[in-house]
Formats: sequence, C-alpha cells, structure tokens
Amino acid sequence: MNLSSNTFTQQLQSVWASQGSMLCVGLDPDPKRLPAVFQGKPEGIFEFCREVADATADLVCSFKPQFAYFASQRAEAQLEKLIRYLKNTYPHIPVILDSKRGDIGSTAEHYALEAFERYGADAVTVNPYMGFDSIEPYLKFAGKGVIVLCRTSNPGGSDLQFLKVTPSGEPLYLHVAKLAAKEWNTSGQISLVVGATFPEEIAQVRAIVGEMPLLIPGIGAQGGDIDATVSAGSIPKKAGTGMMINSSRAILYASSGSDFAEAARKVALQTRDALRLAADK
Ligand SMILES: O=C(O)c1cc(=O)[nH]c(=O)n1[C@@H]1O[C@H](COP(=O)(O)O)[C@@H](O)[C@H]1O
Repeated sequence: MNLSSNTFTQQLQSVWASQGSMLCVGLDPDPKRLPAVFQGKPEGIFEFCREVADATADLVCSFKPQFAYFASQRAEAQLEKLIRYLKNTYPHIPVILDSKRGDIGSTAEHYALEAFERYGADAVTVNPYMGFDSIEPYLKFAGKGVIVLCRTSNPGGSDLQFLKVTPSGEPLYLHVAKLAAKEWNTSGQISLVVGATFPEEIAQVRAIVGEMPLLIPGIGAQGGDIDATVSAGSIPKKAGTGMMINSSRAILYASSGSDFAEAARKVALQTRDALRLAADK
C-alpha cells in the first residue's frame, strides 16, 4: 500500500466520515441545458459548475467533472479554473477527472500528466482495454486515484464486458476486477467503475475486490435503484463507506430557471439522504 499522506484513498476515507455522504456530484455542463443566464457568457460553464458545487459541497464525497463537456466547447481553461477553484475552496473533497483515457504507455504518460499536473485532479477514470502498461503511467503519480472501468452503466456495456474470457467462463468485467484487485493494485491507488444500473454485478465485483473504493454512476437520470446499489456495494460493518455514487444530470438540471442552484441542492440533499438511509438498512 502507498503510505504517503493524503492519498486519494485517504481523502475518501476522511470525507466519507466527515461529510457522512457517498454522493458524487457529476459536473457535466451541457451547453443546451445551461440556465439562460449562462448561455453565451464567456465563463458561463465555469460559473454554472461553480454555483452548483457551492450549493452542494456540504453534501458530497467527491466532484466529478466530465472532460468531454468542456473540451467540446473549447472550455479546457474553464475546466482548469474549476478544478483549481474546487481544490482551493474545498480541499477536503476529492476531485475526479472523468476522461476515460486508454492508450499505449508513452502516450498514457501524457494523459497522466494532463490529469494530475495540468488539471490537478485527485483521480482520473481510465479504460483498461489496452492492458496494464496503459494503466501503469498513472500509478507513477503516488497517491493519485486511478479509477478503472469495469462494468459500465450503459446498456452496450454488456456487448464486451459480459463476454466469457477464461476457460472457466468468467466474464470480462470480473476478469478486470480480479486483475485490478489482485495484480495491478500494488500501490493501493486503484478503484473500479461499476454501474448502478447493474446491482447484481456490483455485488459480484465487491466480493472480489474487498474494500476497494467503487465509483458507481447510474442513479438519477439513468434510473439505477439506490437501495439495490448501496446494498450490493456495501462493505460489511463499514456502512457509509466504499462508494462514490455519482449523479450528474438529475442534480445539474433539476431546474433550468434562475433557481437552478437551489433546485440542485434540493435533489442532492434528497439523494444523499436516500443513500444514507439505504446504508443504514
Ligand atoms: O466513468 C464514469 O463516470 C461513467 C461510467 C459509466 O459506466 N457510466 C457513466 O454514466 N459514467 C459517467 O457518469 C455520468 C453519469 O451522468 P448522469 O447519467 O447524468 O447521472 C456521466 O458523466 C458519464 O460519463
């Protein structure tokens, strides 16, 4: 295990305890859905995300800005500014850059520099399809979190992730979970993505990975069931820990009016409380 202080995993342990929340608010600023006041404004994307973050910061265990929403709008500078703002204002809340990168080692080195040095994220999502040498460059950044796609929340995830890949008939997503937990995670930096839309698979993954943190998108707009998700992903005797359960659109676009921040807070509060209730069952 990595013993350097304030690692992503340690940040998570502290924030689960101090905030009493497993909610991750996803920052996916869709230009078509931004409230009118931000449309066409030079730093409208940054300002929208900042206001939602300020309205929900006491309710979350992490924030997860999604890279594509910024890059498609030529708003990488606003993403940099947003992560800097979040880290300065809420240093106890880990920021996950969701960019789902995956490439050969020499290129992955630059994706890792992008995530951890340019953007200053605490963790990044990565695609394991190209194997360990495509993940290794991220692990060289001691203490940073590397969140590997395992069983994704989308329906098409089954196309490949369910293929049986071992003589014993193990599906690919469980093979990824095993590799990640038993071979790749020598420094304790790895977490896995499993979708809230597939609670049975969350339980299978949890059984393999022990106490490894899970990023679980798919509640809210994708319809994942909160009770089933929390029950499947819980760590025995450690209720309220082990999961970053993401909701983006249901919180960000709870209202398209001038009350968007208040409405986002209301949905975030309901979601955090539903997650807490489920954990206490
Ligand atoms: O890695 C992710 O965050 C991710 C993995 C996955 O399997 N499914 C998934 O929806 N996501 C991301 O989680 C967010 C879900 O957004 P909502 O469906 O609006 O809550 C989006 O930013 C997705 O890109």
